[in-house]
Amino acid sequence: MIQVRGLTYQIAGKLILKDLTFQVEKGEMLAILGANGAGKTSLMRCLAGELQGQAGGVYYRKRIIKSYAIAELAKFRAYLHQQNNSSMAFLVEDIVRMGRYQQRSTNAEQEATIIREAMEICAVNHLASRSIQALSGGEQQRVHLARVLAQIWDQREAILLLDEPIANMDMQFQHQSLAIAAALAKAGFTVVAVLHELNLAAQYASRIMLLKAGRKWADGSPCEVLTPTNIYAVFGVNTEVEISRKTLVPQIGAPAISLPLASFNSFL
Ligand SMILES: Nc1ncnc2c1ncn2[C@@H]1O[C@H](COP(=O)(O)OP(=O)(O)OP(=O)(O)O)[C@@H](O)[C@H]1O
Repeated sequence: MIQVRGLTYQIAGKLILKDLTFQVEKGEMLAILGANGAGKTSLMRCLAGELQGQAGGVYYRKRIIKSYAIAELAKFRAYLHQQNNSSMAFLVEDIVRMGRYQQRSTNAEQEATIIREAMEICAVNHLASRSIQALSGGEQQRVHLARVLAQIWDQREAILLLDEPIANMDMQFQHQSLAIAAALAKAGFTVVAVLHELNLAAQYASRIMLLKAGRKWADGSPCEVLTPTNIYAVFGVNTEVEISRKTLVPQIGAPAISLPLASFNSFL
């Protein structure tokens, strides 16, 4: 569904993504993990067609992404940005409806059902007539997730790109949102999500890619990728990893962190 071939992206003379090649198949949920500044958002923006690399490219259904018109792309590719602007006092329902802007049908009843279902699944239906600005950070994030789900809710083989979709959410909604993403992948969507929570990625993603300084460091199943060696190489922390006997999913223990004590001289 998505093919990335030799993608290289640089900005302001700095190489951000280096010769990335991979593909994501329909039905997969790929989690992209890496340290701050590794290039995850830049990669997502390339995957979404917002940024073009200087070499290589991104292909959807074997067609280079830049050959798609925006309206055509919006029909089957939804992208939740890392940060969503809530500087205007729109109502929650209007924000979710904005997801339908490019492809709303003339069937008003069907459109209303899509908006309602997207709000229900993200548990924001009770907030429908509230201003987005009057919501908590996690609630706002659920509203924006509902907006991108509404965009492709009537598609069967859409691409869903989620950049840190659960960063502000509480534990229940983190799990619920990733369970929705995993269920959509199982139903035929192609899902790519940038995450920082290794254990949640292990639990919900079918595949994990580690990025290190713009390069692909590891790519495979959660068990193959989330090893202490890879985690140390990418995040610089020592962890213990156990494979759960119940779920066969790797569980990453809390890392042992040593503080740079010399910097705390005035406190010690
Ligand atoms: N417009 C820009 N001009 C210069 N450098 C940029 C620009 N955009 C991004 N970068 C740099 O590119 C690198 C990768 O940024 P990116 O946002 O892709 O990282 P990330 O892996 O998503 O990080 P995080 O986990 O902190 O969100 C960073 O070092 C960042 O400072």
